[in-house]
Amino acid sequence: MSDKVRVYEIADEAGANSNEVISKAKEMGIELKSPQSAVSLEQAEEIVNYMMSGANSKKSNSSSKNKKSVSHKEKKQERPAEDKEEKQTKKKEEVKSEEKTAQNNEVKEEKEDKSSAEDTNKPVNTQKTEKVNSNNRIIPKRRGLKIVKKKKPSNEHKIEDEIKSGINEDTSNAKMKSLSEILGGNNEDEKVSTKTTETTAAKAKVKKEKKKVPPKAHTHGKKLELDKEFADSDDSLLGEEVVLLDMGVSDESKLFEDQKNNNNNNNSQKQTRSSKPAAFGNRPQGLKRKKRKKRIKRVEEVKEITEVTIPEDIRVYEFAEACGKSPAEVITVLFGLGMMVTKNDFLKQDELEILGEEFGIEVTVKDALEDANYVEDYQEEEIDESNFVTRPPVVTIMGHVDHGKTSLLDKIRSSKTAASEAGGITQHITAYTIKQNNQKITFVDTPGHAAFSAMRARGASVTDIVIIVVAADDGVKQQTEEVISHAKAANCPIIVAVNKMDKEGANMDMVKAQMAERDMTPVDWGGEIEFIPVSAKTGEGIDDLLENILLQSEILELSADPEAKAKATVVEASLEKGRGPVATVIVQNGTLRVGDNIVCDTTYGRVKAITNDLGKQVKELGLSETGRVLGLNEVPVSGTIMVAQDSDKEAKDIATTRAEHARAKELSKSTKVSLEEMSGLIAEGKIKQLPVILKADVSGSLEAIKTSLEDIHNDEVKVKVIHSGVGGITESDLILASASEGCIILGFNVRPTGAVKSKAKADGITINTYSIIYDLIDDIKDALSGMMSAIIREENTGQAEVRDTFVVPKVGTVAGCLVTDGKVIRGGHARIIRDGVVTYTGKISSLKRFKDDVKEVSNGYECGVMFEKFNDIKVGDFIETFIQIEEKAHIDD
Ligand SMILES: Nc1nc2c(ncn2[C@@H]2O[C@H](COP(=O)(O)OP(=O)(O)OP(=O)(O)O)[C@@H](O)[C@H]2O)c(=O)[nH]1
Repeated sequence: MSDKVRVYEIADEAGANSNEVISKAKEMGIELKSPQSAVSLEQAEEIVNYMMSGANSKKSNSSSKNKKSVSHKEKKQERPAEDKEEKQTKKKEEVKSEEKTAQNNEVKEEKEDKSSAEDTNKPVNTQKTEKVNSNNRIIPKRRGLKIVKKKKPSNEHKIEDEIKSGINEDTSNAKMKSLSEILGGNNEDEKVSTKTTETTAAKAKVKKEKKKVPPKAHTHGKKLELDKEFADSDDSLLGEEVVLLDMGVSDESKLFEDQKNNNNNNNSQKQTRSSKPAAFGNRPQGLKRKKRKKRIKRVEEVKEITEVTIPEDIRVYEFAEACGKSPAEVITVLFGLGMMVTKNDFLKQDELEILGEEFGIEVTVKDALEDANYVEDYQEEEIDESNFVTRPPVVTIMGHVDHGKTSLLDKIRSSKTAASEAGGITQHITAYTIKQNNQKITFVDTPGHAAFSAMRARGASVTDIVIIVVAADDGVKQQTEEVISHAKAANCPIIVAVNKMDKEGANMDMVKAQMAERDMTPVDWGGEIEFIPVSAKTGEGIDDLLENILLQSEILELSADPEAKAKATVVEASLEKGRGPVATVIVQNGTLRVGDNIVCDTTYGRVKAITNDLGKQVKELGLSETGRVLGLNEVPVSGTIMVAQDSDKEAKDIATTRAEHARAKELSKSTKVSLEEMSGLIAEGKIKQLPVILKADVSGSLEAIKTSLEDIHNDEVKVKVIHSGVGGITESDLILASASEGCIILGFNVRPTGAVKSKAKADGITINTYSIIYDLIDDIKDALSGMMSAIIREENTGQAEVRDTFVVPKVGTVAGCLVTDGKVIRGGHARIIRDGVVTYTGKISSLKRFKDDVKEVSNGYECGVMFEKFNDIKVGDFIETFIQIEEKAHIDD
């Protein structure tokens, strides 16, 4: 027996201390001196058994050999004979050991109680059954493998010898018996101990096996059948099954990845090493991936951007992003050029150009409406001059208020419309067509010259000829001058209709002269402008006017293609109850028919019905004709162009795109405006605003009023239209008004209903309604004027010359004066003028005539004057007294 087990190891195995082991061993007849003392493996086993079960294996063994239940004494007598037989099959060492144990047991027997003796009498057939104690209980956890851990190669041979020598009756399984089995312990113990033992040769074996059998992903605690491998192996020490450690799914997969990445897979040691970090987390691999990603990103960053296509409205940070720069870089470049921007600011065209040059990037500004420029597309496609025919002129009448525009339009219409057709003549109509000498003329009534220009600003140059009405008795007025500018800007031929010629005070020459002063020289005075004397009252000169219009039209050679798809201009639009959005249009090219798919900027639809200027339903509108069109989905803005499309989808797509763009623009504008306003407020000190909500019956009037209102401003006050719309005044308008302080609601040709009126009263919201634009404008001007600071005016009262000065001790200098102009007063302000220069302005503290205090001294009288806190008065100075008068400021001042 070369393999020795030390006492402390036995103690460890038995879960006791070394002293207990020594004493138990002593009981068994084995003399042990210290924890370092060693015994044979078998003895160690017996001691452990004895300690744990109280049974002496020596006795059990002997009883098993007898294979019958006999008394101890009998057993003792029979033993020598049995020993002889057994010697042939057992090793010498074991026999010796058994004999020793038997002797020990005999000594012990006398001390042991009866029950103990009975227990040992139970038959035990195999060595395996030694694991069962006298009470048939499974021996609690045994850690036999700990001893195996200490196994030396010689021990293995010893075991093999044991197996070969046939100690185990089950010879077929002999090779597969584990060391534990041989030493004692059940299968359960083996499994448990196999799991918990990690540093033995057996573990190395397991790892070796791991490599041989490629593990599959997601196998937890997989059992590997090792019988086959171990059957032929000399190292079959682990029993029948080995339970792999459950390393978790991720760990396993990590292990496999590592294995894949490991070029030297055949090296089991390396594999074991590599499995460790993988088993303890994903970090190494995760980092690797991150690094790789970063590298790719860097490559992208390095990629130089040489050209960008950007939308029209782009903020600093958006531009920076598009160019692969940081907002700070963009801001720095602009700052270097004296342009202060923040990252949220929109970049202007010139700023974009500068930045493009600076960064060496070609900047292309993309037109967001590229695919929805339906007007441009129409012009490119639909113009076919071969189909051109002469078209009627479109005439706009403008002039100063009350000079007779409406009267003239009405007169022309009534006189040139057949009585039978005049059914709808009384209704307000924005545009109509008349016939003069069988030639058509279309007249447009714009709500004012502002609206005319607003329409033009939107690209609607619907007017061919402008007629400026000037009342012969009133001459050129402020608005006449404005009209002249607008008409000239429109670059269309102008005809001056000198109206009210029937009136007594009518003076044609005066009008001509005033107009000539404004670069509107009459033809008969050598200029180019035709002056036609007319009377809207009597109808005088109307024919002459119409003839002139036709003449001008001829010169203009107006022509268009009646066969083309329709293109028309909206001159007015409104929402009508039961009819929906209604647009008054003038056809500029082609023919507009019922059923046409139409697009009108952000609105679209299908023409449901057309009513002409006489209120009659018609199927179509020809060149320069005017009518009211039903079928749009929303109320269009006046001045927008309506174009017929091939399909409803096309119309819808264009309108939707344009609506989205308009919304986006509005949003960007609102940010922009608020920023500008902010800086404006800072620059201007504190500007006062009059917030208004504007509602009108038709879009034409709405636009005109809005433009006019926004024009009223000065450095101190301005109007802010927070909302405008076509339609009546509603409760939502009140909500909006109450949300902004001091807001008033303005209605033009619309009135609030009773409920809205009373709610407005309750909420303290002012609603002003008008039917004349100028009244509205004047009211707003007054309101704004009220918001303006009062004007302080100085009014001189008189002047006195200083003739002498007297110094009164402790009082000051008294100036002896002679009043030379007006009255010198006390209590007001006074200034001292020396050599024509104001040297002091202050207050007079005392004004005396001789010794009496007086309030004022008139021209020609002498007086004594003293100033508050000023004594440096000299002979020859002039004293001027004045009062300050506060005057209400007016916006027009
Ligand atoms: N005697 C005379 N009166 C006229 C003539 N034309 C217009 N009037 C009167 O002048 C006043 C104003 O006429 P309107 O046609 O309303 O003038 P307007 O330029 O259209 O005025 P607004 O629409 O407010 O800009 C009315 O009382 C008309 O009766 C005319 O030729 N002769």
